[in-house]
This record gives sequence, structure tokens and C-alpha cells, in this order.
Amino acid sequence: MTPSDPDTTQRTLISPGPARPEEQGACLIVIHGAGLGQRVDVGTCPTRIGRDRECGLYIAHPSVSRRHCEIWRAEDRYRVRDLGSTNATYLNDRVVEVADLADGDHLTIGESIVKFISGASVEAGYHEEVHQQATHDGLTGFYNRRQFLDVVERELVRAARSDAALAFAILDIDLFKRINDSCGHLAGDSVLRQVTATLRSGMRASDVAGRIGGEEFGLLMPELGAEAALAHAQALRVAVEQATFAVAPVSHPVTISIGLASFGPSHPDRASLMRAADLALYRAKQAGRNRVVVAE
Ligand SMILES: Nc1nc2c(ncn2[C@@H]2O[C@H](COP(=O)(O)OP(=O)(O)OP(=O)(O)O)[C@@H](O)[C@H]2O)c(=O)[nH]1
Repeated sequence: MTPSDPDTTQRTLISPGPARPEEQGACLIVIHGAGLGQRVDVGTCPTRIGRDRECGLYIAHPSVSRRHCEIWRAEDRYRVRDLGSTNATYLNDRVVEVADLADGDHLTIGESIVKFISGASVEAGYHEEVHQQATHDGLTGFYNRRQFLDVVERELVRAARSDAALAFAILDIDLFKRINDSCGHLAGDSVLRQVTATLRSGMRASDVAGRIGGEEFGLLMPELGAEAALAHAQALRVAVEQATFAVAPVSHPVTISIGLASFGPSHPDRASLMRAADLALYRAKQAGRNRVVVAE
């Protein structure tokens, strides 16, 4: 028995648990097969499940039709409708065209199984936590690399379809090794948190950020043309330059370098866009750091 172990078991008052209002909605979670762990919320707007990247729940597997089925909220219940899929939609092992959904139902979509969980379920909170941990970086709260790359891929498809502008940047903390070496790794971690908090407060609601390396971050800027993206990146760089970062026992000046590239004919896919931003970042470092360089 450890010193903190009580001699007797403490009584627990069983309560109904945290109040979860009905309006909290429902979610779908892939619990088996391709797309495992993916989670999406469902609302009155139909959530489509399919192999098309624009589906709300995108499952990249040949057994899943491009537009396989959809789930939506109709007044006080949730419903599923098959969209003429090749392999049919199964609700708890029964083929369905249209059907009501109940908390805990299983939908078989090709070789994947998707669980429907109503917002009132305690299990939804558990899955939310697991999903958060699987998709976000614990230190900074940004998307982790895998999730970020996935979001970038989807946003590129969306931008290409709607012919919208989109910019991509890689941001890297300058001479970060020095901070670690002089102040210790924990202080380095604290700087990482403070820098990302500064970036977050300067980001637009539609910007998407991910931690793609140790002290390197990706930033996707939907709807921003080259000029606006440059101004935005400069503003983020200046915000970090002007912020004060507490790194015991002294406060350290911290700067970032940014490589920026625009989605378009010169950089038509994720790989070329990231390569261009990375090369521009390298040039920013070579040119003396604390600057934004735009890819050719
Ligand atoms: N504290 C801390 N350090 C990290 C983490 N991830 C990576 N690092 C450190 O980040 C440092 C990156 O160093 P370098 O790649 O040499 O780059 P730099 O010192 O920032 O120099 P430039 O990029 O050229 O400006 C290394 O010392 C890594 O150990 C982390 O999660 N926490």
C-alpha cells in the first residue's frame, strides 16, 4: 500500500454525469477498417460518407462508393440513406435504403464499420478525447503531422474544384537549438507553446496549422492570394518578433522564418507546394532568418 492509499474505499455518489444537452448533436466514428479512428459530427446538413475526398466522412477504400450514404438530423431523430452504393449500406447487418439511427448503431460501409453515437452518450466524450489525442500535437495543440497533411490534401481538392486561391507556409523557429542548449529542454518546450499561442492569436479562423517537425509548423491559408498571404505571413512573423517570451531566468528574443508558396499551376499538388515552401524557408534561413521568402 502506498502512503496515499486510504484504508477504506471512498464512497462515490453516483450522479447522472455531466449534463449533455440534446442539441450537442451526434457523431460518426470509424471503428473498423479503412479510416479507423476518424470522427465527424452530424447535424441537420447531411453528412456524406464515401470515397470522394469531399465527403464529410471520407473513407479511402475501393469497397466504399464515392458517395456511399448520408446521415442527417430530421427534427428529433437521425437518419441514414444509401446513395445507390455498389456494396449497399448495412445498418446492424441489415441492408437499408433509408432508416432511423439509434445510439450505438453500426453502419457497414464497404469493409469499414462506422458507429453512430448520439451526443447524449458518455461514450461520445470518450471518443472525442481519443480523437483529439490522435489528431493533435500534445505540446502545441496544433494538428499533428499526419492529420495536418490529410487536411491539406482535402483543402487542395476543394480549392481546385472551386478555383479558389490557397497559400501554404512553413514556419520555423530560428536558432531554437540555442534556447534548448542555454536554457534546457523544458524551457524550449515552453517557448514552443508560447510561440504557437502567439501564432494562434494572429491566425484567421479559416487558417489551419499543424506541427510538421520539432520546431517547424505548416500553415494552410485558404482563400488567400499571393499578396494577401505574404502580408498575413509577415504579420505573424512580426507578432512573434515583438512578443516577449518568458524563458527562466531571462526572457529570450525569439524570431521565426517563413517559406511561402501559392497553390496553382507552378505548385499543383501537396508535394510540390510543400517542397516549394520548404525551399523558400531554406532561402529565408540562408538570407539571415527572421524573414518571409516567397517561392518562385
Ligand atoms: N525543447 C524541445 N526541443 C525540440 C523539440 N523538437 C525538436 N527540438 C529541438 O529543436 C532543435 C532544432 O535545431 P536545428 O534544426 O539545428 O535548428 P535551429 O537551431 O532552430 O536553427 P535554424 O533552424 O537554422 O534557425 C534541436 O535542438 C531539437 O532537439 C521539442 O519538442 N522540444
